[in-house]
Amino acid sequence: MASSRVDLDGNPIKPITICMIGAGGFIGSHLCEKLMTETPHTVLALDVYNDKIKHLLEPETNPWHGRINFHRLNIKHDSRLEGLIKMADLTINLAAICTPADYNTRPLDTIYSNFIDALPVVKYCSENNKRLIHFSTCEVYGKTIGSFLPKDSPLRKDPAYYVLKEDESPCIFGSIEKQRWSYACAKQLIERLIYAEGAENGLEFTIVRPFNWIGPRMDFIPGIDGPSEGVPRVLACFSNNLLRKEPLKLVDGGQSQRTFVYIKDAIEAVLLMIENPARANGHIFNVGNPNNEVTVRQLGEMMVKVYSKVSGDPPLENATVDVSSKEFYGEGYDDSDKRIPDMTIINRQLGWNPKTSLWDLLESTLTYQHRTYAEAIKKVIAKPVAS
Ligand SMILES: NC(=O)c1ccc[n+]([C@@H]2O[C@H](COP(=O)([O-])OP(=O)(O)OC[C@H]3O[C@@H](n4cnc5c(N)ncnc54)[C@H](O)[C@@H]3O)[C@@H](O)[C@H]2O)c1
Ligand SMILES: O=c1ccn([C@@H]2O[C@H](COP(=O)(O)OP(=O)(O)O[C@H]3OC[C@@H](O)[C@H](O)[C@H]3O)[C@@H](O)[C@H]2O)c(=O)[nH]1
Repeated sequence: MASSRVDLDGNPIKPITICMIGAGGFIGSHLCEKLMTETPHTVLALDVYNDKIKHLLEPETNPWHGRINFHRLNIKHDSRLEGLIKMADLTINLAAICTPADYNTRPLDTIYSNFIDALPVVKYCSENNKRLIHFSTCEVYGKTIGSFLPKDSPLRKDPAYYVLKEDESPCIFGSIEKQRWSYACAKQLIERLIYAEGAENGLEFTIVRPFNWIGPRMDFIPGIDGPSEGVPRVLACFSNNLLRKEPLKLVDGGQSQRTFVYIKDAIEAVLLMIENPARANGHIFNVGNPNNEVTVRQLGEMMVKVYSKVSGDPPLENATVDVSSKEFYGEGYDDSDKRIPDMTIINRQLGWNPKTSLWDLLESTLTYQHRTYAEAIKKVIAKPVAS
């Protein structure tokens, strides 16, 4: 089975070793799962945490035992990094601070994590002639051109003013005081550096720009498997509200628009990049689902309905509440208005298309959230508060 797999050009796929940095995170855990269950490849899994991939590391009776090895290390300061990159055929860098609540409150950590800490990875790949797949973000596009048009301009309806294209769209960020953009700016600079390493030194690279990938194991539920005061990304924020039967908080009215793609669809795209280097090298790929666009308010309303279906509880009355971004995220927050990925390049190079509708992906994800967290939340809520 695994040994007879072929690439998009009909050539047999040879087993390779992948150095995956940030393998213990949301995307990393799904990618490791896919690689273990459907391919013959070996993974050197690097991260400071491994909770989300524990089920792959143990027990020793797993059929893939020996093909995934966890190395607990912080890439900021660990001399083992270069050796591990040298041992592998391909490096995938997922490590990052990537929750918006951090961008304006911990801008230095955000910039160091997304730019400075990624530098040695690029350097070691370039010096040792190793292929690199680097995870960037759709946030490098920033705001759409259309957002600067008058509210009633008919041009706002013209895709030329909002669809985001890898090789054409500009990167539009807010002023420096809007520290929200520290993340996007650091990601943009590391993209430019990788691109330049390719142009000047022949680095074989692929850059991935994920557009709001969501699914099980994303971030944490505050007070259960993450800090009580922590603010994860919107899927986990809204899941937390639903589990606790609290209203969902809509930042600045929930008018921003996003396209959400199911993690399992997106991982298919990454596997195609891994196994088709000739088609993926030198490219930047948008990976998202342009058909799943909603405002954040619509997302919240849909999650209320889906959660009621999967939990069997009636939907909350007064299910949402508006909060200002200053109250929710603090000074320096700003937002991307709209994010629709152009799919031309990934379609042409890899023939990839997302499949799962927003309703279906929310149904499977909220079923997971309910099964994983509902009991734990009940216990926390039942505990008397110490006086
Ligand atoms: N999930 C999305 O929709 C999305 C969207 C755009 C971009 N991305 C990018 O994809 C990548 C992965 O995102 P994710 O959603 O899986 O996030 P995540 O936070 O779940 O995963 C990141 C992992 O990197 C690890 N890490 C961070 N710094 C490290 C260090 N110094 N040394 C070792 N490990 C370190 C973390 O412990 C974590 O497990 C990030 O680069 C992110 O910017 C994700
Ligand atoms: O409780 C909440 C949380 C979030 N939101 C809003 O929901 C929208 C989405 O917020 P998320 O936290 O998921 O993050 P964003 O889509 O803004 O950015 C993400 O984009 C791609 C990646 O690079 C990162 O994972 C992250 O920067 C924002 O408009 C935010 O203001 C709420 O209205 N309520």
